Amino acid sequence: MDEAMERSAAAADPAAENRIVVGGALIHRGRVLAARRSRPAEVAGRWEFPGGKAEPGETETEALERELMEELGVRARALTRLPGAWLVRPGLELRLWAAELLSGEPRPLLEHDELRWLGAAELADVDWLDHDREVLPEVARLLTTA
Ligand SMILES: Nc1nc2c([nH]c(=O)n2[C@H]2C[C@H](O)[C@@H](COP(=O)(O)OP(=O)(O)OP(=O)(O)O)O2)c(=O)[nH]1
Repeated sequence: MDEAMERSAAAADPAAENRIVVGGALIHRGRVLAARRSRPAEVAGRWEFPGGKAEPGETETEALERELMEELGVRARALTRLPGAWLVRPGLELRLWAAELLSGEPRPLLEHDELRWLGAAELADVDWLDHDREVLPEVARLLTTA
């Protein structure tokens, strides 16, 4: 589906009440970026795929690419949606995507206090948020087949 169709499909769906938060498994040279949250307290110290809430009218890919620029200072391109969707709290649904780094060196500008590039064999080395942990087998597959 192209982006215009994606936008109008979302607008036409009366069940689309949830706000979407998009996280990106940012892949570069066979490794994926893990980011440690510095806030809020409930998730501080846990590792995630950086991202954030889609603004009204924004597609998931637009939201992800904007958030990766804001949070990490990099240009990235969303590639493919990873399987799964999770209700983080009522009205907020998490979706995860694979993305590729186009330019820039990620820096923890806003919500994170540490970043790490992990290879497929290192994915279990950090304390991921529970939902993110569920997509690690798929991320490992992407890293080893890329
Ligand atoms: N960004 C992101 N959030 C995640 C992931 N996994 C996970 O459970 N969450 C949870 C943590 C937060 O409670 C919730 C909302 O994400 P967020 O904290 O990035 O969104 P936000 O409120 O900062 O959004 P914003 O207003 O700054 O745009 O989703 C993930 O991989 N990435």
